[in-house]
Amino acid sequence: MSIPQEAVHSVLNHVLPHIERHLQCQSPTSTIRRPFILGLTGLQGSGKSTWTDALVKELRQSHGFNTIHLSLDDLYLDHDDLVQLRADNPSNKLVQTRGQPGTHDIALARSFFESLRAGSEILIPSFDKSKFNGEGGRKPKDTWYRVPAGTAIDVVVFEGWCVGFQPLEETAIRQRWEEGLQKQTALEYPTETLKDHAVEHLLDANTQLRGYCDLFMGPKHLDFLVHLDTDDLVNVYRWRMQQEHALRARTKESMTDEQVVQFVKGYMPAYELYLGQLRRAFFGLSVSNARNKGQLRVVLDQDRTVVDIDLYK
Ligand SMILES: Nc1ncnc2c1ncn2[C@@H]1O[C@H](COP(=O)(O)OP(=O)(O)OP(=O)(O)O)[C@@H](O)[C@H]1O
Repeated sequence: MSIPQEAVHSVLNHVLPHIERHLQCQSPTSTIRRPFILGLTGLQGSGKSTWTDALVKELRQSHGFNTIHLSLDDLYLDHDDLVQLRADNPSNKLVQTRGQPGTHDIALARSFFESLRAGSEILIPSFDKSKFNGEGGRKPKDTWYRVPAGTAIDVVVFEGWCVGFQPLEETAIRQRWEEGLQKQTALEYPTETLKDHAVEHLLDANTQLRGYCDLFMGPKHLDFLVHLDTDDLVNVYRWRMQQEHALRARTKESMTDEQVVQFVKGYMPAYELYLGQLRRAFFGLSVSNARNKGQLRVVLDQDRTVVDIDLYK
């Protein structure tokens, strides 16, 4: 499945002036330039990888930008550490599988983003979700993509499901959780799930998210953010089911609808807590040079067709 070219162009038309301005401000004589960091966030199964491929191809081929990409998924803890994390926290449902803030390797993230700034050799980590019966594990380091030291990278597309989420104050999390206790959970496609978790576990994930934002994922680190969103959160369940049904038709190995609901439900608490702020604005006025940064909300329908593109000003 590919993204229609006109949708890719519509998005890039908003991003390109920012990239050009950014690159003009970098010293032409220096081989060490800070690349433009284009964040791409989106709901589970919204098409982040597919959009990343399309954007990278267009940036390279039509605009000549030396572009690399990293997925937050490639920063997961290695398998042994994921196993240890869940063994150390048996009652915390949020860390029983990879996914939530806290299940990524902060040291690995730091070394990747530092290598971008330093102009040293860049090693792009790679995680194989199929290893260990689907629990996932890191690919051997000697298979990672390497960018030689001194290479001038123009653009990095950094994609991940919780890129763009920003931590909340503890009181806000407690309040949302308490409100959640009063809410009914829809049986088929639940979108009110906070009460399924201990508030301490939600707070732990929030603390982890704060660390991510401080280090590599917050507004000061990104230059532009594209957000793949939908007006109906139930579409996240539908998208994943479509994907699994297509997989079943091809390979006979896929999740059942019930497994899809359990899988997607694991991401719901973060959507419930953090999507509101992301939809209001990612780059707040507290960020220096916020006016040079930009945010787009790309609204998808249940077939992932783009129905709207909103530019935040
Ligand atoms: N615009 C689109 N129209 C229809 N199908 C699409 C579109 N974009 C992606 N898909 C299909 O949706 C599925 C999920 O896409 P993709 O893997 O890119 O999403 P993702 O957001 O990266 O997923 P995940 O959250 O699981 O990492 C794939 O089967 C892909 O082919």
